[in-house]
Amino acid sequence: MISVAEALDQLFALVEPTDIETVPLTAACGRQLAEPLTARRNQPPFAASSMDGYAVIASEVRPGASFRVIGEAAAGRAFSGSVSSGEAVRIFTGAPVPEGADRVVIQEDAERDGDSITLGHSLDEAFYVRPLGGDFHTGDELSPRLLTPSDIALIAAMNHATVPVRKRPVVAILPTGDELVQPGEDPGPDQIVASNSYGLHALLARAGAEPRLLPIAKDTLGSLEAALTLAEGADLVVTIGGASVGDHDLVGEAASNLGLERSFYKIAMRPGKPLMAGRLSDMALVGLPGNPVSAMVCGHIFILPMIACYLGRKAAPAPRIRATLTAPLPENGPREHYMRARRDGDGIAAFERQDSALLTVLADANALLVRPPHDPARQAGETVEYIDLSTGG
Ligand SMILES: Nc1nc2c(c(=O)[nH]1)N[C@H]1C(S)=C(S)[C@@H](COP(=O)(O)OP(=O)(O)OC[C@H]3O[C@@H](n4cnc5c(N)ncnc54)[C@H](O)[C@@H]3O)O[C@H]1N2
Ligand code: MOO
Repeated sequence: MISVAEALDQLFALVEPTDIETVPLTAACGRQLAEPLTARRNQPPFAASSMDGYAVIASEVRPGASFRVIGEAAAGRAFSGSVSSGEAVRIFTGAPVPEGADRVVIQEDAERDGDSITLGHSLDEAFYVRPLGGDFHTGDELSPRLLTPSDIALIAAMNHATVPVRKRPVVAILPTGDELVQPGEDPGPDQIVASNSYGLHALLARAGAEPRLLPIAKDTLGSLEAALTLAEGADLVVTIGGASVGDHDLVGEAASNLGLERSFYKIAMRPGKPLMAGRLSDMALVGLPGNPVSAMVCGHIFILPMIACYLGRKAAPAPRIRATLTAPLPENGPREHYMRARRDGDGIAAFERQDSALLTVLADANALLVRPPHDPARQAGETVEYIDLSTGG
């Protein structure tokens, strides 16, 4: 059995970043920006008023001072003249502050009478001028990242209508097992509902991949080989189940019959021991164990870092964070253990029940507490490492 770190290295070796494509802004959220994007203008492109009021010379502002109003500036309609001593320009939020003026007195602080204003006795001290380029300057860069709604607003303001993004890696998900039916169907007494295929679909979609759920394959070589053929054209095929040593665990054999060049089989990890990987024609193949939690944990530990690589990001394991144990842990065995855990504030505690079939426990967990092989028993108060389950992308 190889270690988790060795397995990850071999998985990364199977990945080539996807091509770059250009998409409109409205289709760019959740996509991986492929190259640094440069601002095409300053924002704001001029010194702008942040309030409705009067633009004046700051050094002339004092309680009771009067000014002559010589014009108006609104958003999209600048005042073309300049402000001299004793003068004011009526100004609205977002308008360019006219030449000569360097402060906006809010209208609540001024009394208007025809063409003149008189300031009140207690004045707001703020200047209410947003400086030119106060948000960003021409040439400022947005670095490659998975784009959020906030990024989209920023890219639009930088004056880009389209965005270069990585193509979503296509991931075929192949659930296998005679016992499985689809959610919503009517399972027989010895059947169960396929679950982790849907969990993985969600995990992959959130991470910027394009998951494609294949029909459930039966535990026969014929059915498995036919289903694997359906995956053709994908960047990655992820099989679920049939990976262990039982008589009906045939995924490895079916993939070998189709020409799988195996990278490894079995890792020193819990859950996830019977993980398998290799290259199948132009695709990478990862065979996940069928236990619902094992498949999902392997999704976080192996598949998400692979997706990041497909998207052109650095090959790196899931980031680990430190927290303080709030409950003791027993000694760990020979496999690296990813315990379902709950982190609250700085503290973390593993759930009592760690069976890899318990989806309720996984749904309650927001962290995987990582135990190195042969880690001794730990007491409350000790520092441990965990992987955050809530981000995943
Ligand atoms: N004698 C041994 N038995 C087992 C070993 C071992 O080393 N020696 N390893 C155990 C470990 S660890 C795991 S993990 C499982 C992995 O088994 P498989 O990958 O072959 O998975 P299956 O047997 O097909 O299924 C296991 C379990 O998961 C359920 N399942 C499968 N697919 C799904 C799905 N898409 N959604 C929900 N549930 C699924 C399946 O019904 C089984 O209950 O092997 C141990 N055995
Ligand atoms: O590896 Mo199995 O995944 O321990 O349940």
